Amino acid sequence: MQTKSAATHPQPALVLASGSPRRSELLRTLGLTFTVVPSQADESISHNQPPGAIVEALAERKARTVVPALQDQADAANRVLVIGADTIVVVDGEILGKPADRDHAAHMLQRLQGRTHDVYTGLCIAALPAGTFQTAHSRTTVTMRPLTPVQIDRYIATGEPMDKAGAYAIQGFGATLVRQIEGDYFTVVGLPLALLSDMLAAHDVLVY
Ligand SMILES: Cc1cn([C@H]2C[C@H](O)[C@@H](COP(=O)(O)OP(=O)(O)OP(=O)(O)O)O2)c(=O)[nH]c1=O
Repeated sequence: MQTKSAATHPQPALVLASGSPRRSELLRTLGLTFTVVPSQADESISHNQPPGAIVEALAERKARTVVPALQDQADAANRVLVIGADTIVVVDGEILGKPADRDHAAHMLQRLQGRTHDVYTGLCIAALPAGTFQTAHSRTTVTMRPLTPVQIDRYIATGEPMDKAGAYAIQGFGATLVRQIEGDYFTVVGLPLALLSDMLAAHDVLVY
């Protein structure tokens, strides 16, 4: 399937600057053609910014790391849009990224169980050859069921938490941990599709 464009302009090539299989799968659900160039960006953060600003900065950093490899291929007739994304979990002002190990995952899930937290996903679209960077973010509020230490251990034993912000995956076994969500589900999985489609539309890429 081809990228759809509103006008007579040549269609921009889409590049997803992410190694996350979830993000690829979600972008595929929009029926768009794209290539994947995983970003090697440093994901360290300064905690003294609001969470929305943090995820936008990280999404932009991810997009920026793949831009140099693509810059030479882009010109007015061959536009390229690079998509970067980043997801964090925030509970009581504390930022939870991906757990370093199983103990860290257990600590995160202990913090999250029985209460409400926010999931923030930032998006960045880098447009080439223009060299512009547009960022935005989306927030979804998730309430987790109370969990016993045994339930947490059993969930961690599935292996699912290890590469997920906040040490759970709402799209997997982690669905059983969640009592309620308020906001966009896809923000939690790591790629807010409604926000992304708006950002792509601003570059003449229409999903349908
Ligand atoms: C809370 C939650 C997070 N996640 C995932 C989304 C992200 O992939 C991951 C957070 O890590 P990120 O650093 O946002 O992304 P990543 O390292 O997986 O991929 P890349 O940097 O290459 O784009 O957590 C889920 O899949 N389900 C969930 O329910």
